[in-house]
Amino acid sequence: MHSLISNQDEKPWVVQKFGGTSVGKFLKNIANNIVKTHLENNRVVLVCSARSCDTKSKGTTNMLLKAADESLDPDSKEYLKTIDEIANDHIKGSRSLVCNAKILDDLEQKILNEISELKNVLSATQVLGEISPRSKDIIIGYGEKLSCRVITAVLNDNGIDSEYVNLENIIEKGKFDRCDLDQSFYDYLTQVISEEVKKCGNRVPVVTGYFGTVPGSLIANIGRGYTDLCAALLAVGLGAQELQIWKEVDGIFTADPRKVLDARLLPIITPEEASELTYYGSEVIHPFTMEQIMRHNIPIRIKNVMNPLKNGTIIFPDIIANNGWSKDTNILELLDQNGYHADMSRKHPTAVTIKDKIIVLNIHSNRKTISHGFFAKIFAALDTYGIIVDLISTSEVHVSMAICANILENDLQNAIRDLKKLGRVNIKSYMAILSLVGMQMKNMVGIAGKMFSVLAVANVNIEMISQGASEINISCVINEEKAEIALRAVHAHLLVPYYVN
Ligand SMILES: Nc1ncnc2c1ncn2[C@@H]1O[C@H](COP(=O)(O)OP(=O)(O)O)[C@@H](O)[C@H]1O
Ligand SMILES: N[C@@H](CC(=O)OP(=O)(O)O)C(=O)O
Repeated sequence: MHSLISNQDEKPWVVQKFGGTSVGKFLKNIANNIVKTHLENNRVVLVCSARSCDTKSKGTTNMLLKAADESLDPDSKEYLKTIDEIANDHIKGSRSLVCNAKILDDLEQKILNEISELKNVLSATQVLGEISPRSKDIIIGYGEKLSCRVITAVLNDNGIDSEYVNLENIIEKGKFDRCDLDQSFYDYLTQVISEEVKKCGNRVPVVTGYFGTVPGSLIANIGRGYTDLCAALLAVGLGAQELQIWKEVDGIFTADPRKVLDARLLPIITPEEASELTYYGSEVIHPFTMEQIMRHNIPIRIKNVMNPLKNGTIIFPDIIANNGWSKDTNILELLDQNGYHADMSRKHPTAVTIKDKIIVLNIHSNRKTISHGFFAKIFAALDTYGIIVDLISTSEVHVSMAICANILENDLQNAIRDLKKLGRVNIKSYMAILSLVGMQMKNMVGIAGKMFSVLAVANVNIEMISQGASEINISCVINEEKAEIALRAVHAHLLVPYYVN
């Protein structure tokens, strides 16, 4: 449960997570309009990602992954050029942001030290001619180390007494090498990360969202966006009043606001809904974040760095609402302002989302092979090639699966070869998953029928249908070229104005 503050003199913690593009573009604003304001009523800790001055795809983490690949060519020095680009970006950024000559000098020296260490790591991978998942983790960690060095200096330069906290060695060596990532690992991380942060005393800690080499690789087991998870673990460890995820969007909308112009901002949403939306294309927050936060009932607030005074979206565990938790009047006020009853009952779905770049794999069993092992063999084949199934729909002899097209062609072809031993296989590419999400949908008779009628009227053909066991998500697979038409049609007809409750 959310911990009570025993010492009344001590302000409650707020954990603020800033993504790569936010720290790349809005650092002065973050220091002066966000951190300073929150310091009036809270103890603040920042958890930050690697810098991206333009888009995430052109950001430091991607450049580091590119350099790592380039270092595998024994005859090329291309990786050194890529690293120099990263160095120049950080030095140039620092010079435009830090005024105090001493702070700037010190920062530049630290950046150059990190860069020379990174070059040593990559020259070692070039000699070895291979990169282990562990080395790849170490390489991407430089992104967060560099960005947090810059952020700490900018905060200090703007009169906020802050301290750099590097989590790269936070996991005790050898302790988890042979274990899977399970809750005991996350509990351990929660404890060691918060202990490390508390060492900063009254200074504002600036924590690297990178937390070291995790069992079986950070990229493979947690994936990009791991900084959200780090912030969640820290919020749990500190018993924070709130975890704030700062983005360049006002919060979570009823649909992607880039695609549906009249999408509405959702003032409040449950973690279950947020998880479904995130998994099915609205990538506002890393899905593992919700799981940790939900276990401890800490609210997450999504806010906009460009619009800090707006309330944003609160991801609010149902259980708090049901128990009438009243420690934070802001939350209850927010509920009131938006016409919410404490049980958050809604008479319509919450949001609609699209996940594109989907392939549908259809396997039609040749009746002779049908047996209890049919499904087991299908999943074994997919597991061998690391293929993740997003949706599945089955009959006794037919299985349709929607999988993400973002896999290696070789892996797909090998999986198809194995699956062909079980029956006829055909694939459909250029598909998309459309998902309608809402906590109250399990009580809405006829909602699936309405969704499919809306799609029929919009002339959208449905390839496959699936409803999750949680009953808060109805999904179907459609042609990718119809995805936006379908999204707008479902939004227009099923996402009725928000305050009708
Ligand atoms: N339902 C949704 N609500 C809000 N944003 C959404 C939704 N679905 C997709 N998005 C998109 O997710 C993006 C997340 O915000 P942004 O701050 O740009 O991400 P990041 O910091 O991860 O680069 C936005 O560009 C927005 O268009
Ligand atoms: N730098 C990492 C970690 C991260 O969390 O990024 P962001 O917060 O910008 O999504 C990545 O790009 O995956």
